[in-house]
Amino acid sequence: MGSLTKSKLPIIDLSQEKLKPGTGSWLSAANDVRKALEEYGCFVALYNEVSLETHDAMFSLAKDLYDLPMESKMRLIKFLYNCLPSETALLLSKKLAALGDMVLQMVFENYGVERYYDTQIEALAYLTRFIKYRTPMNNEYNTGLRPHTDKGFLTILDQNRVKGLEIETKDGEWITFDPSPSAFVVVAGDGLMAWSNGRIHSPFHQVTMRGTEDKYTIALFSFMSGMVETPEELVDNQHPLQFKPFNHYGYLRYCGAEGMKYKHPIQFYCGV
Ligand SMILES: O=C(O)CCC(=O)C(=O)O
Ligand SMILES: [Fe+2]
Repeated sequence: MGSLTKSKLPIIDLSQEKLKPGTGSWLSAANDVRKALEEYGCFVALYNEVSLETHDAMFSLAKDLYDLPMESKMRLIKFLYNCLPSETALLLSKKLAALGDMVLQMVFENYGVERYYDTQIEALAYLTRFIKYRTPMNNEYNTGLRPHTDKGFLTILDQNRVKGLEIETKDGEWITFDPSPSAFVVVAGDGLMAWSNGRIHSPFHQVTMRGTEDKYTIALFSFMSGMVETPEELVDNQHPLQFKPFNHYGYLRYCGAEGMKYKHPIQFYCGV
């Protein structure tokens, strides 16, 4: 496994007021997005649509939820499921989903396959999750997350100020992400990689807990309800089809079972 590096992830400003589809700044950002996803499989999006208040309120909600005693936590979770999550959670999820939609619109347009965008975006399901990583106790090594690729389409990560997320480059180096509010990490999953006929990279990433502060993440995952299919425009003699059309939820089920054995389960599930 490679070493940690001081390299940085690409940073792309997607703050809304400047960006309108068809304008020069949109086209140039779309090009940067596509290049970053092809080269790194991820990038840091600067996105000021999520206010600092919403960001802070969401992390204090996440912390409150995790800090409750187990019995009240279970009751509260039941309450949240029954009554829709708090307004803050809903607002943040909507803003992050809008960011995800915009990134995908840029990708589809940049590959010249925008005619598929509307139907694909309608079939896209988003799921928001709070994640807490404890600081390791004396005899623990790492309470983070082991290296993995995301199995969904696109993931957007919002983090408190605690470092820990590391992303592997194609050369096997691990880049650490230094979180800040209004900087969101956009990560391509296996679904998007397969859709793009292997052009987009689905990077290995992990969470390593080193310091003395707990880390909280709000993750927005997305999945295609139905089939993931490479557009015919992305297949030619130079780029033969790499993945057969597959059912995305079927792939998730496979990854939770037999696919766990493999480093790249997508190859075994639907590789040509
Ligand atoms: O918490 C993080 O920074 C990463 C989370 C992640 O990669 C995942 O849940 O798939
Ligand atoms: Fe992940």
